[in-house]
Amino acid sequence: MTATFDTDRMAAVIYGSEKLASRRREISAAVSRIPELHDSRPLPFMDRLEKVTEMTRKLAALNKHLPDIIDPNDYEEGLHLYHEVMGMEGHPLALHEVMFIPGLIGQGSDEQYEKWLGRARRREIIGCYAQTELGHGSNLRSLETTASYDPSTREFIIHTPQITALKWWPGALGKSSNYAIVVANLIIRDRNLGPHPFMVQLRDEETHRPLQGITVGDIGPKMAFNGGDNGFLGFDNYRIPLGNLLNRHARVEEDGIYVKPPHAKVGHSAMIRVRSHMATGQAWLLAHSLIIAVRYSAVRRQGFLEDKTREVKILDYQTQQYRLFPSIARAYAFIFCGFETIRLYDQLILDVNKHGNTSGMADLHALTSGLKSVVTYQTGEGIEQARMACGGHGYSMASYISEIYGVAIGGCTYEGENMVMLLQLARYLVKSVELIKNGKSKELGPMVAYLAEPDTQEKTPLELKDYVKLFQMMSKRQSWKATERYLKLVEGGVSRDVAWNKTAVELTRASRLHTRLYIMETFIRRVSSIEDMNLRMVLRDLVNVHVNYELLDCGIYLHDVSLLDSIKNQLYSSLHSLRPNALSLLDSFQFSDIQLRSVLGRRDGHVYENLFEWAKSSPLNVSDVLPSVDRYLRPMMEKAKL
Ligand SMILES: CCCCC/C=C/C(=O)SCCNC(=O)CCNC(=O)[C@H](O)C(C)(C)COP(=O)(O)OP(=O)(O)OC[C@H]1O[C@@H](n2cnc3c(N)ncnc32)[C@H](O)[C@@H]1OP(=O)(O)O
Ligand SMILES: Cc1cc2nc3c(=O)[nH]c(=O)nc-3n(C[C@H](O)[C@H](O)[C@H](O)COP(=O)(O)OP(=O)(O)OC[C@H]3O[C@@H](n4cnc5c(N)ncnc54)[C@H](O)[C@@H]3O)c2cc1C
Repeated sequence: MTATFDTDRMAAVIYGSEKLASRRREISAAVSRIPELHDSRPLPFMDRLEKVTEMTRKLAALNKHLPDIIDPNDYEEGLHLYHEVMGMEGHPLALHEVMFIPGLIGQGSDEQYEKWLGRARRREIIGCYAQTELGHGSNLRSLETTASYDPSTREFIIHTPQITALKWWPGALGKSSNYAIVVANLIIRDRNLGPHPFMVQLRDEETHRPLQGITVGDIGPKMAFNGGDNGFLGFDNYRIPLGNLLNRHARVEEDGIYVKPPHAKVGHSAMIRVRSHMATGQAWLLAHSLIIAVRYSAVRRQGFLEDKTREVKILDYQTQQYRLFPSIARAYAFIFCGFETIRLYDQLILDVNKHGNTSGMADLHALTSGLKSVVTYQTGEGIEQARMACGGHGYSMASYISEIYGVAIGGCTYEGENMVMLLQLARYLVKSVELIKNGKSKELGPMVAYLAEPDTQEKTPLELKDYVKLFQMMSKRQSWKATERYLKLVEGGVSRDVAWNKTAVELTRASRLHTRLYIMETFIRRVSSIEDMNLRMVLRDLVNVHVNYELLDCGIYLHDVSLLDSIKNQLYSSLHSLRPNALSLLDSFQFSDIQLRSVLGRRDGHVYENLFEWAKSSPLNVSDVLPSVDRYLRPMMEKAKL
């Protein structure tokens, strides 16, 4: 089937500019010409140590070739080159670019930039972000690692008081990093001033051996990211200079006087940054799995429709389309709302760092808390559907979908466990409803202004704005319902914390609806702004799939469920309209075969030949009879014959 639009032009929409989209193609082409940058053999056949070694080898090779391939100062080009060469299974610099450098930029002073930023950017040092502990992740207030100030030496003493205080999980900590931003409770004269970020050297710069007072290592295999070395870290009264408290916002004077930051949570900026980027990152993972499933579905034939002489492409089944197309819509929606969120984050950092203005922090914290939770959950759902859509071959590592799934669902946990983060957004929603109840609607931010709108009659949606209105109404009702339930318990004498817990499920529902509304609105806004008519028309089909699917999926929040019949019909017809463009919408992401790492999803469509070649290359097929057969199986069978 031929698409109605040009995939290069769509790539420019997906990646934000024609220049970047075409640079991506050039970078992929350059990588394809340099064998040193390719996986030396398929990653699924490697054990953990081989994977870590392979990732480190490629990283060093990449560092060598990088200046010939990209502009080293261009973040987006660098990101693409990394994705292409390093893939998604982790590597020694995984946290260096994502949290270490941004953490230093967000929290360090100009003097500290001078000391570490250049070295980090040149990769003379490798860093990670060490916050989570064995006993505590979500609740930062309970972290146990201490950084006690000693004015006599002008040093902090970093200490791990017990096993639960070991740092646990930080990416690239176990074996790769020689520096870390360590989050520890700042203690001055026995007063705990809460978690603060410290620059800590972990290993000798020459020998790479852990420094005295540091215990560090790898935490073992995980569901995914096994090319990376998530680690543990303990401190035994380990001393660092006063100048190692990252002090752009909070400071300690030599005599131990503490200077507070302009906002209590300004030290959390590295987390807000990652959460802001998660929508685009997850969209990209979702699109990976979908292109594999849709390419395969356009090749695979199974069963019959009208023509009984030839089996049908499975992509023509309505159930297959229902399984895959709403996720294509979500991948695009996440990209567009991700761009908008990243812009908000960049603006916030500018406001905070240049003007000391922290007024946007609470809004962005609430927004990104909800967004990371909804997007990671829905991405996981979409990838799992993509796997099942490939039947048995989806279950094989040859599809690579299980790896993509493992990587994506890590996002449900890291950067704040999803339920915990939904409850953070709920605090904001409850406060907003309370403002309205107290006659202070004028104080509401623009994103929650709809919570003050009166209920209207539910009508079958005809235009996009009708869908938004209906969704706003459902979201508003749920926020009010949860708030009133909570307030009723409080008014009845239940403590606020217990009342909150007794309302928590309803609160998380409110947060999900609010976030889904934000995603829907940003999706519609972006598509409406596209000038190329061919692109706008196909994206409009995608929006139609999205709004109908979302409404149907949240139908329990409607009062008049009879509306759902017409919405179902609109969804089925929009799935049908999308069919001719489905594959090209995913081809527009322009993932190369190298980047995709999927035997099942290769561009050539030679699914069966490729699968057979892959199976033959399994290390188990090197010999016809395995040593384990000689050692165990044959003796067992022989014994049975006696
Ligand atoms: C390639 C793969 C890379 C993977 C990299 C992964 C890295 C990591 O995972 S790093 C570790 C990430 N860890 C977390 O995300 C921990 C999650 N927990 C938290 O972020 C916090 O503990 C919290 C947000 C759940 C609560 O924060 P806390 O400091 O304990 O605050 P309170 O509960 O006391 O709330 C007081 C008040 O502050 C507001 N608030 C909290 N955080 C922020 C923020 N970042 N910005 C603005 N405001 C914030 C919170 O909402 C409360 O507001 P009110 O309701 O107005 O009181
Ligand atoms: C792949 C990966 C990479 C990571 N990388 C890093 C890194 O680089 N640096 C780093 O510092 N950390 C990292 N982490 C750790 C990560 O940030 C934490 O795992 C995460 O913050 C969740 O904390 P937890 O594991 O303690 O879960 P817990 O908080 O123990 O959660 C367990 C359960 O308890 C529930 N729960 C907890 N608190 C509440 C509450 N208040 N209300 C309701 N329910 C609650 C949760 O919803 C969840 O169901 C990484 C984790 C993973 C999986």
